[in-house]
Parts: sequence; C-alpha cells; structure tokens
Amino acid sequence: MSDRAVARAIDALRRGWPVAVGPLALLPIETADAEQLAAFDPAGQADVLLSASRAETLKLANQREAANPGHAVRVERAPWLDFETATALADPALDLATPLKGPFRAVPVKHQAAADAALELARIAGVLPAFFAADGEMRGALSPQDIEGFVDPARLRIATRARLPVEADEQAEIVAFRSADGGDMHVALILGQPDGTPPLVRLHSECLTGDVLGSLKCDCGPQLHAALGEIAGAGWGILLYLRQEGRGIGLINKLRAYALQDQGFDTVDANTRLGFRVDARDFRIAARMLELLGQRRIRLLTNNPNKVAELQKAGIDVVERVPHRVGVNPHNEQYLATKRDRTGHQL
Ligand SMILES: Nc1nc2c(ncn2[C@@H]2O[C@H](COP(=O)(O)OP(=O)(O)OP(=O)(O)O)[C@@H](O)[C@H]2O)c(=O)[nH]1
Ligand SMILES: [Zn+2]
Repeated sequence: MSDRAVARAIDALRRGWPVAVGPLALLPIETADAEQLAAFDPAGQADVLLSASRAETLKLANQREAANPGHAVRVERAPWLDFETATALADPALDLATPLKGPFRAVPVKHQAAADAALELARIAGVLPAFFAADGEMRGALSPQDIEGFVDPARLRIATRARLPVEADEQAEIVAFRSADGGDMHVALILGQPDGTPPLVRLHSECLTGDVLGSLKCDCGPQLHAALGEIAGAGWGILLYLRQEGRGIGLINKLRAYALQDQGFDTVDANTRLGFRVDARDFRIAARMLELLGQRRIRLLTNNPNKVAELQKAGIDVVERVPHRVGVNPHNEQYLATKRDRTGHQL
C-alpha cells in the first residue's frame, strides 16, 4: 500500500499535482502553474518550502540549517509572493539576471521530518526541491518511513543474466537488477573469469551526456571505456552501471547545474544553488548489487575516497583503491580541479 502511495506521489510531482507528506500538503513549484496554485491554495496562505542550501543562497537560512543542505526551510507567504516569485525562489537559473524582490522571512518548520522527506521525494522525482506548503491532514499522506522503505536497497533483486560479448571481453556476462521503487534498472557487467581473488570493481554512475554523447565537460565517457579495458586486463572484475544520473539528481537537474556552470558557478556550487547535496547518490545500492553477486571483498577503481567509505560502511571490504585517471581535456580541466579541491578526489 505505501509503495503505491509513494509511486503515485512521484508521478504527481512530475505532473505538478499536489502531494501530502505527513501533515503537510505540498504543491511542487517547478511543475505546477498559477492555476494549480489557485486551486491548491485559494486563500493564498500556503508558505514556500525550500532546501537549506537554496535558502542559504537566498540568505534565508540560519547557520544550523545551512550546515545540512537536505534540511527544509520554510519561507513565510507574503501577499505579493505569487507563483512567478515562487518560481524565482525555486529555480536559480534567473538569480543573476533578476535579483529577487523580497523581503522574505524564514519561519520555523513545524514538521521537520515530513518537510525534509518531501525534499527527498522531489530529488527522487527529478524535480526542483521547492514546494508551496500548507498544514493540514490529507487523505493518503505519506510518511518519511514510506519513502525510506520505497528506496531501501535491501529490496533490490537480480532480475536476469545473460552472456554479452563486448569489445573488452567476448565472454562477458550482464546481470540486470530490479528495485522495489520501479526506477531505472541498474546493471552489472562481469568481465573475465572469477579466480578466487577480489574482483576489480568500477562503480560508474550514469551520465547520458558523457557516456553517449561524448561530452567533454566531464570525464565519464573515457572513464567508462577505460574501466572496461582495465577490468578485463586485471583478469576479472565487475562494472556496475548505476542509474544515478547527475550524482543522483537526475538528467534535467544536472543540465540545470550545467546552465549554472555556464554562468560561472562550479559543479559543487551549482548543485547547492539548486538545493541539492553535492553528491546525492546512495552507494548502498552498489553494495547490495555486489552482495547479490557474492562479492564482499573487492578492489575499487576510483579517485573518490567517499565511494570507498560508503561501500565500507555498507559492509563491503575494499582491500585496495586503484586510481582511475583518464580523459582530461581543456573543457573538463576546471571540473576535475574542483573535484580535487572541493570534494576530496585524489587526482
Ligand atoms: N550534478 C552534477 N553531476 C555531474 C556533473 N558532472 C558529472 N556529473 C555526474 O557525476 C557522475 C560521475 O561521477 P563518477 O564518474 O562516478 O565519478 P566520481 O564520483 O567523481 O569518482 P571517480 O570514481 O573518481 O570517477 C555521473 O552521474 C555524472 O552524470 C555536474 O557538473 N553536476
Ligand atoms: Zn559525465
């Protein structure tokens, strides 16, 4: 029952329809319009809910809130705060072009857990984490636990496996996984023959622009292909292709981050201006996939110490970190420097 309610809510957010989380009635600002707002909130009293990192950009968060970017901040509804103004609060694309009016006032968030869960639901749905919010009991409201349960990696299962000859190894095998959330299918590509030693593993997060279109803004495409070669060369190993586009914020939000990068913000600030964590991926999914493949001891191909730490926390023994540096070009030099200087990548 609760899975259905969460799935319906995700669908609703993408269509601009209201949802209820705990005692909060919520209308997603990105996908709704002025008409839907009038129907949702005829009295014009619903406040605006933003993430702390977005609120910080707008100078609306206190320091405690700002330290937790996933935390919700509630902005009081002023009579002049119409749909268009709320859109400007939600979407940083116009921050530089149209300075906001205001003044806005942050008010205490009465139902913090529900409000935080609503922001997480927006991330899962791939919409901007910003809502009109009103208090009141609604039928079919989700609880934060419903959302947690929905994405619980323990519910991942192997759906099927097949031989897949690839350039790097003609004997490779592909394994597809199904998750309870009904989202995109994660896959594992097993290269070479298991020989009793810990496999060389690469966690690759989906990047449509880099993997498919040859984008030079990042290093994903070359990293993907080099990883396949390295794993095959190591004797055996596993590439996990994780459907966590844009470090977990989805394609549209990643492209919004790119638009902010066109304005001069780096990859870290672009994410936080949008209201997301710098890295919103859940690496427990990768750990669960390895567990289902019977591999709890691995060698990990990465420059990202956070991937090592998150896998260890989820019960995977990373016996060695193998550096993975390829695909540097003039367009992504700055991006890689930001990863080195601001997110602790060992480059
Ligand atoms: N939000 C956001 N995501 C990006 C950006 N550039 C690339 N990505 C995403 O970042 C992910 C790639 O990260 P990974 O290749 O796993 O790299 P990593 O975590 O930096 O660590 P390594 O293992 O060292 O490569 C993909 O999901 C890309 O879509 C960006 O500017 N903003
Ligand atoms: Zn990329």
